[in-house]
Amino acid sequence: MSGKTLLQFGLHSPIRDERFIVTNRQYLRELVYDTVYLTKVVTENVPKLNLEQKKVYDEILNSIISDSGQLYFLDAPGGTNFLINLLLAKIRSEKNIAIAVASSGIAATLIDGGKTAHSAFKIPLNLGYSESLLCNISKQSDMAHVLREAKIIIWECTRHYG
Ligand SMILES: Nc1ncnc2c1ncn2[C@@H]1O[C@H](COP(=O)(O)OP(=O)(O)OP(=O)(O)O)[C@@H](O)[C@H]1O
Repeated sequence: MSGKTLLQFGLHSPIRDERFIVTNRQYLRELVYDTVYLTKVVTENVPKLNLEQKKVYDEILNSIISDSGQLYFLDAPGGTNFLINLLLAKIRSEKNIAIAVASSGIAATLIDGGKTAHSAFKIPLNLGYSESLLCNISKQSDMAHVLREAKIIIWECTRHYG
């Protein structure tokens, strides 16, 4: 009104957080999954988990529910990616953010919705020469918001044989 702000009339300004909810494309991209399909994937595949996989699956989901901020290192041949993809499906089926990254592009194709860690976290490419080894993500950026909202970050480190 008259080019003046609400505050100048002694009124409170509305609190708008739509910048992140509506225009944060990185945030929206992480929530674009078909939850009906993912729920079906979870329902069909959880019963297939073997005892060890189920133990890890439950442990990680419980740590997410209790918000205990745990770090897990999974190293078992034959079944890790199956388990990881099921965890991703479970979290995304509940409209939560699960970030999946890998050290290489090839490894990123093994996990659903996977990206390279360099691209997701804006890790400097010239690590050997760079004076600052910090990721290029500012606190106020869209990606920082996505990271804060994420329930889990999975980093696939494929082993190289030979
Ligand atoms: N509980 C399960 N029920 C049905 N199929 C499974 C189960 N666990 C693993 N698989 C299948 O076994 C194969 C190997 O599993 P996966 O790719 O997860 O192994 P990995 O440990 O990630 O890989 P690698 O064998 O290279 O270490 C895949 O085809 C996967 O679908």
